[in-house]
Amino acid sequence: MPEYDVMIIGSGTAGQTAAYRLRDAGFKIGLVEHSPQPGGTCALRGCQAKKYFYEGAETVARSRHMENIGIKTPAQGDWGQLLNAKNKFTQKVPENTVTRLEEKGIDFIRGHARFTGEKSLSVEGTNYTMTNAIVAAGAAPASLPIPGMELALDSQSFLELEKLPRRILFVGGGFISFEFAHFAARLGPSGSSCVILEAGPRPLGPFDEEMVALLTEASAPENITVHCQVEVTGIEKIGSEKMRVHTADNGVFDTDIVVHGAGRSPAIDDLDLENADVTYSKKGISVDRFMTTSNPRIYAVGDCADTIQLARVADAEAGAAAQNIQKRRSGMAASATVAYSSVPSLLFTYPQYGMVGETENKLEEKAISYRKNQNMRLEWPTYKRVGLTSAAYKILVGDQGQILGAHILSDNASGMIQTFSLAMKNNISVHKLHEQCILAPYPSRESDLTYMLNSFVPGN
Ligand SMILES: Cc1cc2nc3c(=O)[nH]c(=O)nc-3n(C[C@H](O)[C@H](O)[C@H](O)COP(=O)(O)OP(=O)(O)OC[C@H]3O[C@@H](n4cnc5c(N)ncnc54)[C@H](O)[C@@H]3O)c2cc1C
Ligand SMILES: NC(=O)c1ccc[n+]([C@@H]2O[C@H](COP(=O)([O-])OP(=O)(O)OC[C@H]3O[C@@H](n4cnc5c(N)ncnc54)[C@H](O)[C@@H]3O)[C@@H](O)[C@H]2O)c1
Repeated sequence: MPEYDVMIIGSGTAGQTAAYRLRDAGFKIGLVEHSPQPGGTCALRGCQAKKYFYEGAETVARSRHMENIGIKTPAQGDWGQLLNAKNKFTQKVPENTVTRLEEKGIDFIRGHARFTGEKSLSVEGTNYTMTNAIVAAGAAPASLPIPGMELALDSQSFLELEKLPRRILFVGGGFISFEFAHFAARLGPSGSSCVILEAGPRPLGPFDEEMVALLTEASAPENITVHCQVEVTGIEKIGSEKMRVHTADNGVFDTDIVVHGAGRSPAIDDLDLENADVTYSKKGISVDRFMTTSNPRIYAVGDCADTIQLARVADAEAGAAAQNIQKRRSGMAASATVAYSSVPSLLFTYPQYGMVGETENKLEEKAISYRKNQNMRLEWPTYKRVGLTSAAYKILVGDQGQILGAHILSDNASGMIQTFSLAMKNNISVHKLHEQCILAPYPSRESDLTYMLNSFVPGN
């Protein structure tokens, strides 16, 4: 029976990160992948793939905003060209993934992995034993009990469309729907419209309510309409090219395509986790802060763990699990953890919305006292120059000057929010951050951070 120090399930970003780290530390690694296209969600059908469309959409949006303030003819997107560019990148991913793993001396095992015991698993009839295992099986679109849901495209199929139709309806008002609607508004045929149907009282639940309201408002002129507290009861095909969506309040929405944007569930149903004594819930495999499952030899990382579904979180978790396995081999206690509270989230809309830390509602719920500085309609030269009328920020600071949360609606919010994330992770107070931001390259989005912090610092 083949034997490994560590068996890893999944060749996505989490599985690969763990495999490389542990191989470098001298472990014998088997990495199992059941998809004929190894490489995982981020590269093939997630962050990296969608970024091609984001870059196009941002260029179009920016040039449209600048029409009459220096740009004569706004840019026009070409979905087909962006699709080709994306495909050129994604086509190489599966082969490159396997080649790189094998060049490192990692055994790449094709097939579906299932646990057969606490220290064993089987792949297509072959049994393997291992000292440790890392489950990095990812997530898949949540299955929704809506009649006709099989007619909806998932995010992967959306990113493979040859061309965009004029009308798109998204079920769910989260990351995917907002980002894709913003791409379609800039890259779709003229007169395009997007409808987002959200079950909850508001879209983008984990983000700040007021900031989301502003993003929703900024989306309206792009023909992106959001309806909340909607229960989708059925989807049907009308003729060969149209779809009709029914809602519980007798609403009817006609559209060209329906897209699933209603969440992704951990892909753990067919792993036979019970055989390995690994506990889990609908939210994913239960892990402690060292990424250990209920079986101390088995770790879970990335989208299949009940933590946060983001690519770099997956990598950080994989890195922590790899370090803790090394410690275990040396007879030392686990110590590597992930600093979840300073993980930034970014919506690739235009403008982008970046946040880190708490929202104002959460602070109130937790009865944590805070001071805030906010401006919900920035009219700084930065934004006048690019014709952006919907830029905003909200900074939340605790009694000791510690940053509790930051929310930025802007172009390049990604860069700005990372500054706040670093400050939070390294316990840099608002005063120190203010001092450092004064020295940021000027004038830039980053040097504007000083203005966001001024009111927290006496004498400003
Ligand atoms: C459209 C979209 C856009 C996104 N954009 C962003 C973004 O901008 N920024 C960001 O941070 N995150 C983004 N994400 C999330 C990000 O892609 C994921 O958090 C990340 O890819 C998770 O990586 P992972 O390694 O955990 O899982 P995956 O990459 O999904 O890898 C899991 C692998 O395990 C394999 N597998 C599963 N079960 C088995 C089994 N039993 N046997 C063998 N193999 C198995 C699967 O085939 C898959 O290859 C996006 C996601 C989507 C869908
Ligand atoms: N920029 C990024 O970092 C990025 C981009 C895309 C995806 N992602 C990751 O992928 C995950 C999945 O994205 P997502 O957009 O599918 O999920 P999401 O969790 O962001 O949003 C899903 C939304 O759908 C709603 N919903 C659930 N069931 C519904 C129903 N039956 N009808 C109507 N609404 C319903 C939920 O209330 C929620 O608001 C995200 O949580 C995120 O972690 C990240």
